[in-house]
Formats: sequence, C-alpha cells, structure tokens
Amino acid sequence: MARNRYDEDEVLEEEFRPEDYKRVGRYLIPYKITIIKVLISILISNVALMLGPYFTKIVIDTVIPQADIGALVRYSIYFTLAIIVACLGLYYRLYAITEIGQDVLVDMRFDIFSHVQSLPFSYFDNRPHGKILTRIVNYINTLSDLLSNGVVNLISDIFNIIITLIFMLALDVRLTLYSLMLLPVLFIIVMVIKNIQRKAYQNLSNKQSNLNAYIHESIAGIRITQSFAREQERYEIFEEQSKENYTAFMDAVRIQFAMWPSVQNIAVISTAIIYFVGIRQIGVDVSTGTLIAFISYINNFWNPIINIGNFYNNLITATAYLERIFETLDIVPEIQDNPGATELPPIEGNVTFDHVTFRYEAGKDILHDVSFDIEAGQTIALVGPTGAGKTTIINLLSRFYDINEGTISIDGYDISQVTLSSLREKMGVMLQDTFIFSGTILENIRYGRLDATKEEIIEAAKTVHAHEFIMELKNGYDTVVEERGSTLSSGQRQLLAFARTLLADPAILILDEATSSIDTKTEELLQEGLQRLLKGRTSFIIAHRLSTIKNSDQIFYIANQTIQEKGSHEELMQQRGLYYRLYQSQYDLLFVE
Ligand SMILES: Nc1ncnc2c1ncn2[C@@H]1O[C@H](COP(=O)(O)OP(=O)(O)OP(=O)(O)O)[C@@H](O)[C@H]1O
Repeated sequence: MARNRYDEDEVLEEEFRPEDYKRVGRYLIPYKITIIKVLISILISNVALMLGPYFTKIVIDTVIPQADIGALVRYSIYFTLAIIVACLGLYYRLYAITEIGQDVLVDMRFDIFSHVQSLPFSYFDNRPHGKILTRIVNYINTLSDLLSNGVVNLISDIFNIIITLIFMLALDVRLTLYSLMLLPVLFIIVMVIKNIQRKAYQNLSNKQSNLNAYIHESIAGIRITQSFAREQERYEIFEEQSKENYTAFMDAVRIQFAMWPSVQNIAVISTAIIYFVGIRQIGVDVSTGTLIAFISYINNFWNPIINIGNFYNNLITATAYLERIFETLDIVPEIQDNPGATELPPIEGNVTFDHVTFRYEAGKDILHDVSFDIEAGQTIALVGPTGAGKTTIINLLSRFYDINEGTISIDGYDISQVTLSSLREKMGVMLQDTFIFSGTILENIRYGRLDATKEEIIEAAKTVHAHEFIMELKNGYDTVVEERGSTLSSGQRQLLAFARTLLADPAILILDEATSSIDTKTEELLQEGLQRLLKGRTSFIIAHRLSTIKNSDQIFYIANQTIQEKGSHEELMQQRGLYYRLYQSQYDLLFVE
C-alpha cells in the first residue's frame, strides 16, 4: 500500500465481505459448551418470565370472579417462583457472557499482535505506529461487546420473540396479526439507515486512527518538540485532529440514534393499535384478562425487536472496525520462509553477495550489482556518504527485505532458502539507537539469550566493560530502566547492547555504530568492549569511529549504488581515492561518516 501519515485516512484495500462474519463466529467456537449452557439458561428464564402475564390472565378472568383465595395464593407463589428462576438465569447469563467476551478479546488480540510481530519492516515503514496500536487495542475493544453480549443477546432475543409469539398466538390470533402490522415499516427504516451508518463509522475509525497516530508520534518526538519549543504548533495540529474526530463521531451517532426512536415509535403505535382494536372487542370476543396479558406480551415482543435493532446497529458499527482487523490479519508477510526452506546449520560466517541489486521502491535502485566475498572472522567497516546504502546492506543480510536480483549466501547457503529464524538467530544486530525495554538491567541483557544464568549475564557484562557502570547504579543489575533506556547515557546503552549481544553469541555481528560523541573514558571502554565482542566473529560495522575503521580487516566505501573502493585502511589511504579524501576531511572531527 501507499505510505500513510497521521493526517491521511487509510484506504481499505479490500472491502469487508459478509462471509467474514463467519470468521468472527470462529472465535466463539472454543466456548461452545458455555454458550449452550447460556442458551439453556436464557430459554428457562424467558419461559419463566412469559408465565407471569399468563398467570395474571388466569387470576383476572377466573380466580378473582370466583373469589378463590387458595388459587390466588397458589398463583402468587407460582409467580414469585417464576421471577426467582428468571433472575437466577439472568445472573448466570450475564456472568458467563462477560467471561466469554473477555476470552474472545484475549484470543483476538493475541492473533493480531502475534501477526503484527511477524510482519516485515516494510509494513512498519509504511504507516504510523499509532495506527497499528489502534488496531490492536481500540478496535478489538469495540468488538468485545458485540461478540459476547451482542451475539448471545441476539439469540436470547430471537428466543424471546418466538416464545412470546407462541403465547400471543395461543391467546388471540387476530390481535397477534395486528401487532405485527408495522414490521415491514421497521425493515425499510433499518435498510435505509444501514448504509449511511456504515460509511459514517468507517470515517470515524479513520479519524480515531489518525488521532492516535498523531498522539503516538508526539510522545515519541517529545524531546525534539520541547527542544525546538514547538509545543504550540503541536497543540494546533492536535486540536484539528480532535475536531475531525469529534465531527466524525457526532455524524456517526446522529445516524445511529435515529434508529432507536424509530423502533420505539413503531412499538408504541403497535400497542395503541392493540388497545384500539382490543377495547372495541372487549365483551365481544376478547376478555379483559386476555387484553391485559396481551399488552404485556406486546411489550415483551417489541423489546427484543428493539434490542435486535440495536444489535444490528452495533454490528454495522463494528463492521467498520472488523474490516481493519481482518485487513491486518490477512496481510501475508512478504518476507517469510520459502517453501522447502531448510534450517541453517551452525555456521563459520563466510558471507557472499553475488550480483545483488535492491530497491525499496520501483525504479530507484539503492544497490546495483553489488558483489563481495568475506571470510569468516573478518571485520568489515562500511563507510560512505549518508543515504548511500550502508544500513541497507546490513538489513539485507538479515533478510529484513528481499533482494530484487542476485544472491546472498552464508557459508554457501542462499539466505532466501533457509528459515528466517535459523538465519536471524545466527546474527547479532546492534543498531545506533540501542533499544532498551522497560525492566531491569538484568532482564535487558538476558534478552540476548533467555536461558542465561545470572552468572553468565554478569560474565558477559564484565567482558564488555559494562559491569563497572552497572555496579554504580542504585540497585546494580536489578536497577529498573524505563522503555528506551532514557535514564541511561548513550554510551551505557551501547555497553548494555554489547553485553546482550555477547550473551547471544552470534556467528555474524552487525553493528551500526553510534555517532554521538562520548567522553574519552567511555570511548575507550566501548572500544575495548567492542574488540572483545568482535573476536572470532564475522562483523559488519557501519563505522563512525576512526579506531574501529582502522582496526577492521576491510573497508567498503559505498556510494552510487555500489562499492566504490574496498581494502584495508592502509591500502585505501595509499590509493588516495574517495576513502582517503573522506578520512582527510573528517580527521579533525574524529568521526568519519
Ligand atoms: N524503508 C525505506 N523505504 C524507502 N527508502 C528507504 C528506506 N530506507 C532507506 N531508504 C533509502 O535508501 C537509501 C539508503 O539508505 P540507507 O539507510 O541504507 O543509507 P545509509 O548509507 O545507511 O545512510 P546513513 O549513513 O545516513 O545511515 C536512502 O536514499 C534512503 O532514503
């Protein structure tokens, strides 16, 4: 799909198909036993409720005229028992369906979250992360009520209507037919409202998504906003987004709220018709008891119809969200195991790029016909102008994107023909912005190898010189750090990342060196830590530090879609070409880009 921003509505690539409702139903299958129990309880409580007016009729028409006190007491007891049974059934039903609703919510959210985790980088490149968040959190929440209460209530209401109709028909067929007279009018109203409402809710879901995307982006960029004092500008955009959301919401509910009064009016008019017809017939062929019972039944009949109308309303609303959820679930990851992919066995770390061409977007090659061979254990520094394709090379090696032409192989295995997990577990990737998860220092290092013991973690931290600073923290390894590690310095974050990667012990190491300037002492620690990490592994480093570049076995100068120069520091300096000029021009700055 096309790139999307917070202020652009997402265009649905595929319209919702009615058979997708079946997919929703599938989430209820694991709970079928409970649903059956709920249905039985509904049946019992509905019958119990229906008996009330029937007892009233008998009392009015027979018991009171005969002044039979014994029968009156008996019917009062029956009536009370019926109400107790109905209440117990209702309590069970409410509890059980709330539980089912929560279970379904957990299952659905798990599915969408795990699916999103498996999607390639390109999916995340193409849309604001706040929009992805909205799908996993808000949209699923909206569905929970529909899936539990909605579906079960629908069945309950249908039962209710059938049972009430049976009682009504048993009492008086003609009055029953009068009661149903206005049903076609209701049907027409529902059909008219349906389409307008669906569009309105699609629009609302887009606006909610945009607003969340904007909030998410604003929080992520808060440091930049505050340092440039751009708060006012952010408020203004936020206000605009909020207003759009408000208008979309009001438009949607204006249409939705038209439904309820329509059904209510039809119900009232139908009751009036029964009064009109019934009273004229009293004493002719309708008894007073029958009329009173009938009026109760007619309410019992229209209430579930009103509920079904509301359910339909909610269904239409939820459809706008379901479309998004299924659209996300249906995205087939572009990058996945090819048919017949094999496990990549333990590797030494020889890497070959053979005539590799790659582009993110059609018509614009980022790398063109790139070839190189690297022996296991070598350290390769990638240098070159910004935007030349250095990060791209390392992303291709982990197969975060698929190449357009050529092959990339490791120890002779074409990486497109091995499983992604076996490939990626051989790689240790450290990016410039070292990601720290919220949790303790220990947990963050353990992320490299989940079964590592505390001793192994400390050992790894010591090897890369992270131990010293960790011990200076208030609670040592148990110090809690916030998401992204904002309470740590960038040098400390890098050292943690070294320890994490050392623990994972990857055969191939990929490192995007941080450019931020750090003090000489940390720089020394980082270099020492890094050298220990590099030992015995093939390493690709997007190098910014002169020390790293000089120590590497080979330097690739990347520019104009290919490797322009390659060789050791000494060899390239002797060539007096692009690398030489870069080195000379930036020597004073101490960092080479
Ligand atoms: N996800 C993407 N979608 C489209 N184009 C991209 C994407 N990522 C990078 N590019 C483009 O590809 C080119 C190479 O980017 P890359 O990140 O590999 O450069 P780099 O050499 O690592 O740059 P730097 O040193 O600034 O990090 C750039 O022109 C960039 O705009």
